[in-house]
Amino acid sequence: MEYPTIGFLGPEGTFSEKAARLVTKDAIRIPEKSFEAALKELDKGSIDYFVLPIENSTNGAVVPAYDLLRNNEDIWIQREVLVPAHQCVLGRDLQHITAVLSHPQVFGQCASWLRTFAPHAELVSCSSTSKAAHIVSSDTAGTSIAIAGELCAEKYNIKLLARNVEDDVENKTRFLVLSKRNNKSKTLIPPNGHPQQVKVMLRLTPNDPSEMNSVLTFFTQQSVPILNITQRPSLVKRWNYTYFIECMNFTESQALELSRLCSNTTVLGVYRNEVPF
Ligand SMILES: O=C(O)C(=O)C[C@]1(C(=O)O)C=C[C@@H](O)C=C1
Repeated sequence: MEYPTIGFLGPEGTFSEKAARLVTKDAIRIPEKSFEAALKELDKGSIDYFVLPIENSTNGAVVPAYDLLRNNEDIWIQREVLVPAHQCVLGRDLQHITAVLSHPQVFGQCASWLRTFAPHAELVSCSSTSKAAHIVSSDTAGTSIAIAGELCAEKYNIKLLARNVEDDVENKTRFLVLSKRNNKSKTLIPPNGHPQQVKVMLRLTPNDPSEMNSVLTFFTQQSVPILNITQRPSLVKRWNYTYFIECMNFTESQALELSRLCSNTTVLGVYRNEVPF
């Protein structure tokens, strides 16, 4: 039996790797830095799926991930994966911190610890938590620390100075497992997922603000639960937006009706809900 191959971005030891290995232990590392480069691998067919961090429970939306969903017509969301993001402090010591390195998403997850233990340190954004650990592991001055997952201590031979520095002990990052649009046949979840558990991600780019009023009225009239709405500039024209709506129990016929209210409506995926209400 041919097993689907799943790719994750960046160096070893990231939370993206953790997410991919929750789906299959044989996940493939894509050494690239950009989501677009990873999608090229999906397009070439060297991977069947790619895990994309979309939202953190403390720090909110991963904006570059939504920009990827905005600009691509050939992707399908197969499922979502929730990964506990327990953040650790790695480095030489906590006495002389001048710089804190991590993925930008992490600073918002550890705001309280940073205010207390590194209030004057420079926050340095890296392409991943593992990259941050790799850089700090060669800091001979010992004045920088990295915030990353525990695995990075061993992977990059760096001292673990503190565990669970995230503000919320239940801190989690939600990942989407993307495939090419025509790859729906390899759906990772049973298509007959129980209706209460099935989530739908919609992408809408209204031509006129009044279209969004009609869309929201439609959701109310149809009693469709909206879980979240994220907006990004549409790049079609200034001050025009693309909206991403995640909702539950949304049917094909409702999607058809919605596209009559807003012509730029696309279903980006139908997947089992993994977020506890
Ligand atoms: O840098 C990593 O470890 C990643 O997997 C990326 C990422 C992110 O993009 O949000 C994923 C989970 C964590 O919230 C921190 C960073």
